[in-house]
Amino acid sequence: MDSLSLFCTGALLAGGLYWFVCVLGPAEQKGKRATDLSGGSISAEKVQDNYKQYWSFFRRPKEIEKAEKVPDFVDTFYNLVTDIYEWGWGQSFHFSPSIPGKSHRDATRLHEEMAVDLIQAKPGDRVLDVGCGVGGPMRAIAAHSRANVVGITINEYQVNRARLHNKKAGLDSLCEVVCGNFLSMPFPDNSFDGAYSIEATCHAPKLEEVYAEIFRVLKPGALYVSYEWVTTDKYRADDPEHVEVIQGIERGDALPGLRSYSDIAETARKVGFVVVKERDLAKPPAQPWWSRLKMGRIAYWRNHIVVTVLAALGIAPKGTVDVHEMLFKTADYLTRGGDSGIFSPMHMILCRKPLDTDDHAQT
Ligand SMILES: C=C(CC[C@@H](C)[C@H]1CC[C@H]2C3=CC[C@H]4[C@H](C)[C@@H](O)CC[C@]4(C)[C@H]3CC[C@]12C)C(C)C
Ligand SMILES: C[S@@+](CC[C@H](N)C(=O)[O-])C[C@H]1O[C@@H](n2cnc3c(N)ncnc32)[C@H](O)[C@@H]1O
Repeated sequence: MDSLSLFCTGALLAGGLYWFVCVLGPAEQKGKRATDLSGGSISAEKVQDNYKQYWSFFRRPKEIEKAEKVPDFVDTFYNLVTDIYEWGWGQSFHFSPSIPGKSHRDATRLHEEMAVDLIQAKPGDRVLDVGCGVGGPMRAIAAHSRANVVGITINEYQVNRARLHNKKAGLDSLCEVVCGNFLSMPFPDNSFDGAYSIEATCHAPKLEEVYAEIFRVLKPGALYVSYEWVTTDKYRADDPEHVEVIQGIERGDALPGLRSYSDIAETARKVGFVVVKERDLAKPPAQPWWSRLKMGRIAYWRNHIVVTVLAALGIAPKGTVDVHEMLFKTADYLTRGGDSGIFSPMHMILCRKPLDTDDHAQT
């Protein structure tokens, strides 16, 4: 081969590799490149150990019952997955029903805007985002409502990512991000005009604790909406396939135990909320939320190759391959949960903090 053909072949290979990793690799809403994948706040050489530690939590189920350990375990999980989520999904870490003729990005935004419309947030209101991730929903909600949104997440790496994105989007004057535990929030009583949580309270070992905290920080009369992860009325605890799917979802998503749909309103009432509305947004006529996961299968294989090559080259931390494989399997459990109808990630509940003790009209 002469030197010109050698040069052309080399250039083609380098260009192809760049295209495979950097162009095909990033998510629909670019935020992370494959070459920037990290273990969040965990140093690269400790990613694999932390992944093993994450799994050992499930091997010793007794530990899951030790509720005080859950926030640390969730924090580790988000150090491991945040970059992969951003790279392969976008800045909003949740599902939404598919909308024919609309992109995933638009469907995601509409699902987020519905939350803030339900709590009737007005410009200038102070609204709480419970478990805010890297702030995809927060930015959509602030831009849509012009309310001031304060987000809280247990994961420091997400706080930094969210602040960076807020600044880039020119929304940092409306969006604030705090690192903290939603089971004991650093906010005074009666200090928010509204609150929402999108697929986040499922990480609380006891739903009652996080609902009670949200109730405490809301002003009397304020509304709170949540999109909850639940097992539906189709779930049968004596069906081994149902159990396998639900346990698969719990293990791949750092959940201390999925709740039944029937527990949600009961818990909200227990802490003092008036339940205004409750509906599973996954039910027909909504189009499947899991179709995006199903359609992504080819991209996951490509991502797997990209991650394996980057880890072998020492560009991505070694444990990234294991984390990616775990997510790959989780996508399958989630799809099976959606297809069989035994699981929903969007059981919506809208609640109001009563104005006084006589204000207890329930629906
Ligand atoms: C609310 C939670 C997270 C929900 C979703 C945002 C994530 C659940 C499963 C994740 C993914 C699965 C497969 C990954 C794929 C193998 C990879 O190549 C690219 C990223 C994935 C698509 C990833 C993206 C985010 C999820 C869909 C839980 C944690 C409470
Ligand atoms: C699946 S993500 C959803 C993020 C965001 N709502 C979104 O839709 O993009 C769940 C979020 O809940 C946060 N979280 C879980 N447990 C928490 C806790 N005890 N305190 C604060 N945040 C927590 C995680 O850090 C993460 O940001």
